[in-house]
Amino acid sequence: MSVRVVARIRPLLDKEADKDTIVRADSAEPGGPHTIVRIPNPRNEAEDFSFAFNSVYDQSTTQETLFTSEVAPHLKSLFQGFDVTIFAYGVTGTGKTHTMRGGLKLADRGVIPRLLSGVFRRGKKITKDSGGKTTVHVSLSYYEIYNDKVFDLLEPPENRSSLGLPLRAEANGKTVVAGLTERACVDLKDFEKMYIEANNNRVTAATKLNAHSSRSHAILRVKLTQVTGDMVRQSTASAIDLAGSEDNRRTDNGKERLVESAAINKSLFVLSQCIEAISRGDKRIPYRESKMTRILSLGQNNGITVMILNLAPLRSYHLDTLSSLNVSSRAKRIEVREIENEVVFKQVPKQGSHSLASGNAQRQPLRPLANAHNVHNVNAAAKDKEKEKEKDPTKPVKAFSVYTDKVKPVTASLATKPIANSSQARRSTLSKRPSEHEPTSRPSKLARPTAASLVPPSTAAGSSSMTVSAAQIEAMVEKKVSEVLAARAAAEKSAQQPTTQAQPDVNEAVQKRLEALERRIDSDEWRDDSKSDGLRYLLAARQHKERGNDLAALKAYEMALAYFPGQVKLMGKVERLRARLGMTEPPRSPVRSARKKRRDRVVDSEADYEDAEADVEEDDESFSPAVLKSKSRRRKVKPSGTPQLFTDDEPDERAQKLLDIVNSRDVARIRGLVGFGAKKARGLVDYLELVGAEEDGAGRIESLGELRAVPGLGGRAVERAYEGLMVPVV
Ligand SMILES: Nc1ncnc2c1ncn2[C@@H]1O[C@H](COP(=O)(O)OP(=O)(O)OP(=O)(O)O)[C@@H](O)[C@H]1O
Repeated sequence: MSVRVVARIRPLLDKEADKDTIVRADSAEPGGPHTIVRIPNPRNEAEDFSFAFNSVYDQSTTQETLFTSEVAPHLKSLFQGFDVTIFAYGVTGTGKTHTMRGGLKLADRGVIPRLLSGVFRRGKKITKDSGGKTTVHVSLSYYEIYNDKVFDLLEPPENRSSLGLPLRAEANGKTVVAGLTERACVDLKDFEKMYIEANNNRVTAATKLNAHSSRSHAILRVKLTQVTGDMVRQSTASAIDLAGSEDNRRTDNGKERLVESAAINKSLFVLSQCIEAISRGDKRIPYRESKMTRILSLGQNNGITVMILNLAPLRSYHLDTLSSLNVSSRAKRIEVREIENEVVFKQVPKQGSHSLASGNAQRQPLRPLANAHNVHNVNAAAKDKEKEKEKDPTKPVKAFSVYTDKVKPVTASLATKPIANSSQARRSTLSKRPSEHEPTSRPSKLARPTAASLVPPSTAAGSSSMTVSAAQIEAMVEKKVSEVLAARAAAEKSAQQPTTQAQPDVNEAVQKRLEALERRIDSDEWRDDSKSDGLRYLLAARQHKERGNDLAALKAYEMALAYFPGQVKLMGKVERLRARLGMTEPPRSPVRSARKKRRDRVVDSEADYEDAEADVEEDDESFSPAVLKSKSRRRKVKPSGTPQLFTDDEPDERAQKLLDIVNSRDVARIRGLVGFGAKKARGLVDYLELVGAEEDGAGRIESLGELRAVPGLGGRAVERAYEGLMVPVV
């Protein structure tokens, strides 16, 4: 089943004029339901572009209608064990928060409060219909991704660690937030109180385009646990209000807003790249390039996904609207596996096992079900279905399998019934974890090891360091990093309070690796990574251009411009593309804007503005060869013990040798330079290829100053490579 993509066009606001309306909902056939969005071609207003969606809601659509048509039908699936994800996507000010959260009046309530209302209502009915045998338990977690950091919205801002919460990849490949609060929620009133408080913790600010603009992506997870007897089923509804993309030529954003905006735009750009890569069938999907895409895992998570594309009907949004229509119409092609979560059985806690209150209960359980979002054991389910099929090929395969620790299959009729829960449910499954104190306990079948990896429990602990694979070490390290970061966050939170939680032992190799990783987390290497973002945008722009998608190419070039402001060639491309797209009257052309900024730099002494410019200058300097030629902008680097490297003078013999190696574009030779690993070498060659393609094959680096400016390198790297070359210095 594909992602369901629906579009919603918001009504005009008070100050907006009817004559500026350019976006319309339409039907594929006369009298049919609206499934098409029409918008004029910016190059030729007489011609319309049409984008087809699963459904299109026009300006008159009420909150009630949208919920009843797009969300309510999935409540049943949620209770059947499917995970449901609903997310709002669109440009700033198009109505995402209105759609997801809505207003306080009953009629204005958005998808989220209505969803919770539906969950409680249905839960009560199930309990009643089962004569109390089935209980339904709801718990919430709510967090935001602000400037690519994850913050718990159920905790007050003063408890936040500036580092944010770490993400952790589970063994099954799913991404979860480590150390997130999960609160039980008993009824709608309880929810509303929690939700209103949490929303006050969310970062919003007034921008020129929206008086209450969300500056973060907000993710609400509603975990449903149904328990009947010893059977437990969990499923999760995720409601996501993404921040909106912003065209900063229209926002007049100051420094803080600009930083936020860059983070928002980057994550949305990565999302669009993911959508494009999935719809093209690429093997590599760039999920990992932003936290939002890692968490959203579009196309990776099972269950049901609905994307609500919010649109403003206005001409002033023309290009942005086209861009988001392009992205979302591709999202329709994303296939999602519609697989429900498996039922597991509670186990009576054994003597000596850990209770929830103990330290171990805080850890991520080994079993996939216990606390992950959108977690399914697809392989286990598939294998079981295969086995059943082998036994009797005529027998239809069950929709899902049920396991007990006694390996007692449960009848399909019992298993398919929705099952209730209690807050103890999770505790019970948690207590099933095999632990050091419980050597005879048996892992759940869901997580049962393969025969090859089976080790007698008594020897397992002692020999673990010998049997773990590289992937397992990776997982252990990542887990440990998450734990350390979570512990650090907790320590910051409780200020002076010392951390009492003991860290579990790890072997020496893992510990060393961990320390190296921690150093890396704090080091400047991340800055280098972020610099290469600009390069990614350029690459993406080129790909779009080659495919003839000028609009997407323009967007990508504009994004790149944020990393390389003042790059004359880049600005020229943006101008030409805008002209080709018929955007004769841009609100403020990037070239003019950049020129104005440069002029302003001289005349405008306003501190904020200067600060913002200074930040921009940093990146500016680190890319543009054109800019590097301007001596006034050049960073003065005087390496100790080496001649003045970054001058316009003729390169000395050693510098020339270094440049020859670099210009050879031979990854193996470049890797031989001191301080150049495979990643840096490949990045450099990619850059040269790209610049070469942009400049009709030239793309040579002529000086160490230019080399230093390559994204991902920097002065220190060049110095080290230079110093490491075995050429006698005259
Ligand atoms: N369907 C609608 N009916 C009435 N008003 C709406 C509707 N959609 C949006 N609005 C109004 O439009 C304005 C902008 O909406 P909203 O804040 O939800 O946008 P947004 O897409 O979440 O923006 P941002 O990305 O900046 O947070 C608000 O004043 C909101 O009340």
